[in-house]
Amino acid sequence: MSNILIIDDEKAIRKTLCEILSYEGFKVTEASDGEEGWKFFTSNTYDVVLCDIKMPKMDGLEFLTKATEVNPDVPVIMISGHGTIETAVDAVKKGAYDYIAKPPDLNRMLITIRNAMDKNTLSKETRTLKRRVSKVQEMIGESDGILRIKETIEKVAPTDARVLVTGENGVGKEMVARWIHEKSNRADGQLVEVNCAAIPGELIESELFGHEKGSFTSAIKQRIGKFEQASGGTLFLDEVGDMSLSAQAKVLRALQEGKITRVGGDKEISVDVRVVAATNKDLLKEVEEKNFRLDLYHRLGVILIHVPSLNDRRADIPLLVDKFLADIGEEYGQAKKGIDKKAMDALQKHNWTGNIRELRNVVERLVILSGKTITQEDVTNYVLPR
Ligand SMILES: Nc1ncnc2c1ncn2[C@@H]1O[C@H](COP(=O)(O)OP(=O)(O)OP(=O)(O)O)[C@@H](O)[C@H]1O
Repeated sequence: MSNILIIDDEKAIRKTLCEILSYEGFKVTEASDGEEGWKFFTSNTYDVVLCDIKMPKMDGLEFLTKATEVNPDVPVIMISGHGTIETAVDAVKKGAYDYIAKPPDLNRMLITIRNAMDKNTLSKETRTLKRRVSKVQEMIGESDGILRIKETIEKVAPTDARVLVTGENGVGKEMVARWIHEKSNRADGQLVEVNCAAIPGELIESELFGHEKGSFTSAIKQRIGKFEQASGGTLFLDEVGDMSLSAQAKVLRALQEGKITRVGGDKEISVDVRVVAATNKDLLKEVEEKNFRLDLYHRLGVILIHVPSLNDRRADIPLLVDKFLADIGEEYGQAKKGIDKKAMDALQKHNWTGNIRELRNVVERLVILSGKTITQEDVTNYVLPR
């Protein structure tokens, strides 16, 4: 059900509007002045606001200015009394959706409300689509570590050099791989991702190189592998440290010769692939323990990028928190929640696991559980120390 907030100091007008709109199936909240309206507006979500211009405490224009600042998506329709038509026109210039004159013409009012709601829905949809279209999220961070990574990406992306990205779980290794692809001459091609840890050892070769029909029991159809799929683009080998030794030997050959053979096939197929690999393991230690081939390590790691964990780049924490507050607000269709300085300091000092998803979860938890602004007390109550 759509929510409408009516702000008007004239009780009779509120009553009439409320009756009609409730009859039309809207959920209606009434406020008797701008200040009360503002309280409702900041603590609930509305689809449309109807707001009188001349009111005690906070007038309609002041309400409009504040409302468009914190949540520009909610359409505000001004209700204009005698002598305030000029102000109403002015309000529309300042961002009000439209205005209706008192006494309201009911049909016109309902049409205006429905149009405003459609616009609201449309702008929400456009935003979701835009987010979907922009393939790679912005890489947030201005710490030395992140600036160095951004600089390296700029330099290596246009080359075909292989890159090995290292770092703990969830520090942003995949994001680095995506940006390398996006800024390369291969950006029009595909970025194909393979999570080597998630695929059982006996299937990884078929996954990477494809298979011919009948090459093993479940190979009912011929299937091309990720190397072929990524031809002309980039192959992202995630968790490469978990690949079996036999698959490593084949990947090495593919990298040396630029050719692959499908499982169960004998034809050599040329592939034009740039490989970016990532791991949370210490690959040289894996080499020492004979779990990883040294020659493959050298093939993969022409350029090494280490992504530091959050505790080693605390300068980025406020920027990330700010980004997450904005993202979460948008996701929930609410205004971006504020956070006071002490709370932000506490988050910056917290002992994080390094996984950025943990920070995002914490911010989401704080948005849901805290009051209007996130305080240090909220951080103490809802963020458990490690
Ligand atoms: N610098 C950043 N700015 C904004 N968001 C980030 C940044 N780095 C990582 N993220 C977000 O954090 C999450 C984890 O990032 P990503 O998947 O790239 O990490 P990863 O190291 O590849 O993780 P895993 O080890 O689990 O494969 C993603 O949702 C990503 O969008």
